[in-house]
Amino acid sequence: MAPRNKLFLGLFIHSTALNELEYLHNTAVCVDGKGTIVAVEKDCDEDKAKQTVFPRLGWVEAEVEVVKAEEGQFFFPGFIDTHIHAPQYPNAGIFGDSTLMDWLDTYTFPLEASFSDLAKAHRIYNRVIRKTLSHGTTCAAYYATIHVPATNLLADLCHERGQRALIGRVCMDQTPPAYYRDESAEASLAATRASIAHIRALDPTHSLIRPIITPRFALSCTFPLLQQLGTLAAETGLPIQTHISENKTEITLVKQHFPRSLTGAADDSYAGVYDAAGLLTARTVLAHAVHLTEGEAALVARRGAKVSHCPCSNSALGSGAAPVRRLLDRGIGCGLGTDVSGGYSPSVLEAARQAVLVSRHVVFMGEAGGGRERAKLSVEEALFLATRGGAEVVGLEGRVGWFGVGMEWDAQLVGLTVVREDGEVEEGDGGGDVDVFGWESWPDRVAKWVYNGDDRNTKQVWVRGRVVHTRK
Ligand SMILES: O=c1[nH]c(=O)c2nc[nH]c2[nH]1
Ligand SMILES: [Zn+2]
Repeated sequence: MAPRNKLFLGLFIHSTALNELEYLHNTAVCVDGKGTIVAVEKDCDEDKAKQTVFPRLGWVEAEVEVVKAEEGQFFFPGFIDTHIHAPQYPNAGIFGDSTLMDWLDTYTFPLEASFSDLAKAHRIYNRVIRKTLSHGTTCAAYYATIHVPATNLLADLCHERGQRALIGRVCMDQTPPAYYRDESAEASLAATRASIAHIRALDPTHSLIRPIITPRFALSCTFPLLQQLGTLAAETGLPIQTHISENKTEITLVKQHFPRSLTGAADDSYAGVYDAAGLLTARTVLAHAVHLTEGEAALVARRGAKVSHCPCSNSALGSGAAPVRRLLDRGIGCGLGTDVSGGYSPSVLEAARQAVLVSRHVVFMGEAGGGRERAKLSVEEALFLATRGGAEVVGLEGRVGWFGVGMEWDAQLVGLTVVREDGEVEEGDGGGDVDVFGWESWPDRVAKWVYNGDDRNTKQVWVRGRVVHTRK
């Protein structure tokens, strides 16, 4: 059956600027069969849409599916997870008191190495996609493992289930550890090319899935491999994802492993290593950036590289608190990452909540004035990072992240619990911790959602107009 045109009615909330949410009440959004928004009509109910908008679009009423946001519900752009390790999902919540380097050795590398088993990969990847969709993640920048078959399978499953994704085969050609790495820089490059070829064949126009070049982090790659991946990125125009300045020990080791005499960089900074290898580009997603120096932040800004802020992971692994305001003030595009399983939760809403809370721990005497208070992120800003900011980070700013004509319908229907006069709630409410009594403003309700919401509030999810999750 051909995909149908859809009419969405009710309240739409989206970001119009970093610190600004727009509330479009009584609005109609028309989405064509390809999943593109073709009309946004304010002050419009179903009758008016049928009488005035459908004729303009050449739509036949009987062929249009109507979806309404009921009382306590609103449409919100789908979340964009700019940094998540799909194979690490079984370890979500398991990290003990480890920090980055021993966490990798103890928990992460053994699990990732086991993805040579394709049946295991199928089971876990299927679950990750289902789980993230159920939390409203319509787009994810995934790290897979070093294995080409399992990486390709992740791409296949995202495509089949309809989740927008960037899929990266993880490149790592030097210890640690000996049992889980590419045999050589050449082997790493060849395997990466094979995975890119598979994804290109799967989705030639990148309508949903695209490859992303993924040097794990500086320490897991030889400098020749970093350089070859930089060259590959320049040749192909593909995006790049990697980690940077997450943990102080890691930074010290990077300085030791990549002296200026090796890289030819102007200094021995972490960002300088990537820059010397041609990996710091406007299409680069840098996860963490917790401890960047001022000079590094300026370099990242000059190159137009973006940052994935992963507050859950930074707290769990004790990495530190990223100074997001400082990055934003420099004009660096930022989004949110769950960083499962350094991060304990697959929910971008949880990442938004933690971004707000962690910002309150950031001691930052702002260069632009205002002192420490400026470090605080608002609920509105965290939601911008979770949607529009994330879209910019993964290079999809012209396609998703907010509701406008020409944008694609990647969206979630959020439902809050409406408490009746008698203190009860309607049968079939679906539960959840966000109780609304009726006197709250809509900004209050959104704040309640950010602080207390979870997947019980995610009623339905669409990617490119296709339903990809319905809460039972
Ligand atoms: O949060 C992280 N997760 C990882 O898997 C990883 N590998 C290197 N550095 C890393 N940081
Ligand atoms: Zn990570």
